[in-house]
Amino acid sequence: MAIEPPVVLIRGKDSFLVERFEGELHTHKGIIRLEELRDKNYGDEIATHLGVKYRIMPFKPADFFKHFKRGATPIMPKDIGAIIAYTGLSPDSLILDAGTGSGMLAAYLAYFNKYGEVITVEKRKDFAKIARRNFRLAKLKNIHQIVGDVKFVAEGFKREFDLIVLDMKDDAEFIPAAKRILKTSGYIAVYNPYFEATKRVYEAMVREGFKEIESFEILRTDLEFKRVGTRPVTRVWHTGFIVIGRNV
Ligand SMILES: C[S@@+](CC[C@H](N)C(=O)[O-])C[C@H]1O[C@@H](n2cnc3c(N)ncnc32)[C@H](O)[C@@H]1O
Repeated sequence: MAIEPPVVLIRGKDSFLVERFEGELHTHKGIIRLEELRDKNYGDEIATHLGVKYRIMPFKPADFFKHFKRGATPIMPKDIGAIIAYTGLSPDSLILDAGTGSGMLAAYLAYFNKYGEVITVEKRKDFAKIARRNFRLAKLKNIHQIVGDVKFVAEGFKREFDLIVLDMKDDAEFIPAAKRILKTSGYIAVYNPYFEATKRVYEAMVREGFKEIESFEILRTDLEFKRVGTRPVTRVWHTGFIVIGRNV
């Protein structure tokens, strides 16, 4: 089967995103003429002018985090995984995501929500533009982007969302509005890097009558395997806290 862009070229831990099969890609192991990709298949190799080979792979969701352009700091896959698992996301959901940032969370949610839709709201035009580019790269068609402040945008929404995810400032203030537009049995998941803000979100959820509220952090430990032994190499453990509540 003929391949089409985007693809990733992988060698060991190195990987390069190729968005067009034209021009040259300069790697630290030599130059790749990208026109050559037109005659290749997935799984084939392509060589630099120094003879170093890279394997050609399709661009998959696991590549989003490495290759999406970044504006605002994106949420990490470990935290996205927890949000998906603990809210029991089903693939025909209507999801509200605020703020969009780089679009990382929105993209993963859209990918696992194949028959549903993600409405993502971002107040900064420049970040929304970066996210739009990322959604195009990932060929995700079930994301609807709105540029604006979610506090005002949400006034136009009805009670219809299966899931609301918040990764933005003033998240606690938005909890009452979120409750109003969340379906019965719908979930809210809030991501925040700070203890104080997370506590405010938790308390706001209690006040609004959310049930089964859980607040936690997911820690990832990367391992380094060496001849002398194996040890953790993660330098920064903390990313953010997640608070999840159910509209019962
Ligand atoms: C940390 S980033 C979100 C990252 C995003 N979850 C991702 O995975 O790429 C926070 C974003 O929220 C946006 N934001 C903050 N307050 C907002 C509001 N009231 N309405 C819409 N967007 C808002 C910021 O401009 C910023 O882009």
